[in-house]
This record gives sequence, C-alpha cells and structure tokens, in this order.
Amino acid sequence: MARNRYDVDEELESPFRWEHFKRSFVYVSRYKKRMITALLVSFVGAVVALTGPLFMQQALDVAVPNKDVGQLLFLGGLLLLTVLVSVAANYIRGVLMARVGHGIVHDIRKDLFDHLQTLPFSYFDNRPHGKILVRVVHYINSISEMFSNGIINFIVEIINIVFICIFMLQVSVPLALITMAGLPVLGVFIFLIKHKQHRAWQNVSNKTSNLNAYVQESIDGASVTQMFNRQETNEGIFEKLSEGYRKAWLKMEVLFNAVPPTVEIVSQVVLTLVYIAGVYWFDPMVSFGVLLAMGTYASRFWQPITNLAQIYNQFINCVAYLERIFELIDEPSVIEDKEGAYELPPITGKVEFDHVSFEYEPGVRILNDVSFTARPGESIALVGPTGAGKTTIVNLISRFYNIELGQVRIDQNSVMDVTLHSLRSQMGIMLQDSFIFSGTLMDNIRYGRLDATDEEVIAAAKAVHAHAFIIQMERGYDTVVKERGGGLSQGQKQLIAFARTLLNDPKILVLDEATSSIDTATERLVQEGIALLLKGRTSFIIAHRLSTIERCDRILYIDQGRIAEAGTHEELMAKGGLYHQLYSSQMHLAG
Ligand SMILES: Nc1ncnc2c1ncn2[C@@H]1O[C@H](COP(=O)(O)OP(=O)(O)OP(=O)(O)O)[C@@H](O)[C@H]1O
Repeated sequence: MARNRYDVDEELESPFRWEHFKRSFVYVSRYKKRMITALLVSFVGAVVALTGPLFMQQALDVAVPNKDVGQLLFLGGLLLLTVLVSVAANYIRGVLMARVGHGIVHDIRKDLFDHLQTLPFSYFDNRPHGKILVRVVHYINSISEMFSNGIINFIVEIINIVFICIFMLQVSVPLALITMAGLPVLGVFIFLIKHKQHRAWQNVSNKTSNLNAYVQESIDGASVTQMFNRQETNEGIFEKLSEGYRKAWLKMEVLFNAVPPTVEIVSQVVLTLVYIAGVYWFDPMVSFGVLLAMGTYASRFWQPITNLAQIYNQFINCVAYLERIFELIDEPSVIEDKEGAYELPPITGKVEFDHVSFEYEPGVRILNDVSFTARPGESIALVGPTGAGKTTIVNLISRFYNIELGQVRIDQNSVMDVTLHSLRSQMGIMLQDSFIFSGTLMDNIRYGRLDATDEEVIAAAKAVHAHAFIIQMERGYDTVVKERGGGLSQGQKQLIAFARTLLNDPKILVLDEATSSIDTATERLVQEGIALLLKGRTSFIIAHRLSTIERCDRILYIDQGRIAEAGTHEELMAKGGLYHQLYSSQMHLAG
C-alpha cells in the first residue's frame, strides 16, 4: 500500500470540512469560563487603551492653547494609567489563555492517544510509525498556539476594530470612512491566496511526516544499516527528504510573508490619504488635535488587521494539522465490543473453531473451513510451512481480527459476543519478539497485573528460571532496561516475558515461536518453566523447531489455511504424511 512508505505523501481520505474546526469547539467549550474571563479582561484593556488618543486630543486642542499646566499633567497621568491598565490586562489574559490553550491541546492529545490504543493491528501495519507519531506529538504542538492565543486574539481584535471604528467616527466621519476603505482591498487579496496557502501548509505537514517516518525507521534499523554499510545511501535519502521539507517551508513562507507587507502598503496609503484629506480637502482644515487623534486611530486600526492576518495564517496552519488529527481520531476501531457484548465469565479453557474461514484482504482466503476443539488444559501444537496460517489461527482466539465466517467459541461463548477486556484478560500471548518496555525488570514482569506483590513477581520469575540471571545483575529486579529491552539478550527477554505471562495466570496460553530465540542450553532450562506455564491451561504452541512440541497432547499440521493432519506426535509419525516428512527432514538436518 502506497501509504506505507516514508517517501510517499499521505493523501487525506477526508479533506478539510468546517465540521473539523467546529469539532474542536467541543474541546474549547470545556474552558469557556476561563475564556470569558480572559475576554472580559481583554475587553477592559482594549477600551482603556483606546481612550489614550482622546486624552491626547484634549491636551493638544484645549490644555496646550490655554496653557493649562494642571489639566496637562492630569491628562498625562490619565494617559499613563491607560498604559498600565492595558499592559496588566494583556498579562492576565496571556496567563489565562496559555492555560486554556494547553488544556485543549492536552485533551485532544489524550483522546488521540486513547483512540490509537484501540486501533487494529492493520492500522499500524499499513503506515510508518513515524507518521503516526508526528500526529500525536508535532501536529498537536503546532495547533496549541491557535488555541492558546489565536481564538481569543481573533475575538479581541474584532472587538478592537469595532471600538476603533466607533472612536474614529466620533472624531471625524469622513476621515474614518477613508481609513476603512482599505479593508475591502485587503479582503480581496486574502481571498485570492487562501487556497494556495492551505495547500502550502498541507505540503509542509506531508514533508514533516515523511521526514519523521524516515528518521524513526532509521533509528529502528540502525544496526542493520551499519551491518550493510548503508550509511551513505541513507544520508542521500535523508538529504532528499530534508530538501523536500525545506522547499515546502520556503514555499509556504513566500505565500505568508506576502500578507504583512500588503497590509502595510494598504495602511500607509490610507494614512497618507487621511493626512492629505485632513489638510487639503476639508475647508476649513481639521484641527491638529483631530489630525493627530485620527492618525493614531488609523495606525491602531491597521494593527489589529495585521494581527488578524497573522491569526489567519495560524488558522490555515491549524486546519492543515487538524484534518490529520481528526482523520486519526475518526479511524474506526474495527475491533471493539459489539453492542450488547457481555463479560466472559471465568473460563475453563475449552476452545472451539467451528468452520472458520478468514481473509485479511477481501478475496484473499487465508483460512479455509478450520474446525477443531481444544479441551480445557489440552496443549495443541500448530506446525506447518511458513505462511500456512498458524499465527492467524491463534490471533483469532484473542480476537485480534473480526471473524466473519464461522465461529470461535470459548466455553460456548463466541469471542465476537464477549467484551475484549474480559476475553484477553484470561489469555496469555507470547510472541517470538517479546516486547520489553522501558523501566525496571520488576515493572516489566508486573506489566499485565499491576497489583501483583514483589513476592509474586519474584515467584513467577523463579518458576520460569529468570530469577538467576536477574539477581546477577547489579540492581537485580530494579535494573532499568532500555527501550525494547536493549541490554538484555533475546533469551533473557523471552524469560522476562514468560514471567510476565505466568504472573497474569491466564487460562488460555498462546506461544507463537516463543522459544525460538532461546539457545539450546537455556531451552533445556526453560522447558521445565514452560511445563509449569502450561499446567492447567489450554495452550497453543507454534514452533518451527519440532523437538519443542513433541510432547504436546495434539499436533495440528496446517497447510494452506487448512488442517491437513491432526494427532499426537506418535500417531502422525506412524501415518507417514506431511508431519512425518517435516519431522524427518529436520532430524536429517540436525543429524
Ligand atoms: N496483517 C496481514 N495482512 C494481510 N495478510 C497477512 C497479514 N498477516 C498475515 N498475512 C498473510 O496471511 C498468511 C498466513 O500468515 P500467518 O502469519 O498466519 O502464517 P504462519 O503460518 O504463522 O507463518 P510463519 O510460520 O511464517 O509465521 C500469509 O500469506 C501472510 O502473508
């Protein structure tokens, strides 16, 4: 799929609609009290600041001609007060809105992360993880400015403009109209470049996403890169992506930097017209006080317009990111509790596959009419050629995918009808690559059962023979392991994962190639641990190394999505079929 590449731009499945922006107001509305307070504070600050020019006009036209020093000082004091009040109001507003903005960003990010955790494996399989990461971290950071200041500034600037207009009209109606005449000119300009700006921001977001995806992939694959001496080739790829990113930003900057100078030109033309009109067109000429007040108001009128142009820039940027964020939030969970799903009661561990067929992609059959029953406590091995469908079978028991054809039942309950939590909490799954999280070894073993005591954790580790190597480490169970278990051997990671699974005490256990990375010496050691792990549990074991599954109660040989043979090791060997062939070829190789 094209999306699954770092060098392919993501195509939006649902382009921006106004609903996206309206939706963000669900988050905004949670903070309406603070926003209203901030708005009122801004309102007071703005009105107070606007009275300044009136005091100046009064000083020039009345106090100075009358040489009234007392009035001049009084007006000067008032002017100073207006400055202090507006500065204080700005500060308070800034603090309040920073809290609002970051609160909103926190809420959106939390929803995004919560949703991410419910998405099916296929979502993660189909795109580079860096492209997902960039949405949760970078895009959300980028919209924070819009929510912390953009929205409130937008309202404040509109109020500012209205008040400035009122004040200007009070001073001189014709000069006020000349000042306002520049607005439609600017409006037309902004309308004309709007679409290009949106595209430019989308392009920036795409290039950011691609770059992120490649960096993430390069970090994950650092050891392979060095092994194959790919550094130079990779540097070339990175250079190309980085260049694409640089160009996208430059294109965007060119478009956005065109706005402030346009505002500046329009405002200067208008200001010049105000002075020319005030001095030459009116008879008698308007007073210097009026001219000064109008000049000040005209400059102030264009300030909020310039600010609005900046907010508009932020808005377009925000839209380009919001559409990606909401696209992810809208990604259907697919695997979720269906309506009326009930809690799976404590199970005995009976598992039934009843004529199950399955396909990942429509039309590509992977499982064909699979039926079998595992009795409680029975150990079942799944063997067969690579790609035959073994992992798919065990994934259906945990309902990692929806089952459309046939049924998988656990103790008579269809896995489609019960809640995912009640189902998975009674299962233990161990994969070949056991994921180790950053934190201590103790945290890692306790991962699935947070209320387990230290003694229980240690008992589980002892049972699977992990205790010995853990206590040899300098800080024992408090040893901090790096991300993905860096610093531990594959075998040690597996043993930790065994302990984690045992601690959870699942009724059904799935071991998918779980012992493949354990060396033969360690394997002998863990066989005993595994035997303990399997005791009293229904278990499904997938292993290519057939020596590990000889003792299973039953072996299912899977071939092209069907059960080709079933029986004990002895029965299948006696039969002389596919299993016999596979076993003999392994023994031959080993011998
Ligand atoms: N997420 C997926 N999307 C599409 N096809 C998939 C997916 N996972 C597996 N397949 C396909 O389904 C088939 C069965 O895969 P499965 O992993 O179940 O095989 P397996 O028998 O466990 O193989 P192996 O022994 O190599 O692990 C394969 O052809 C594989 O390409």
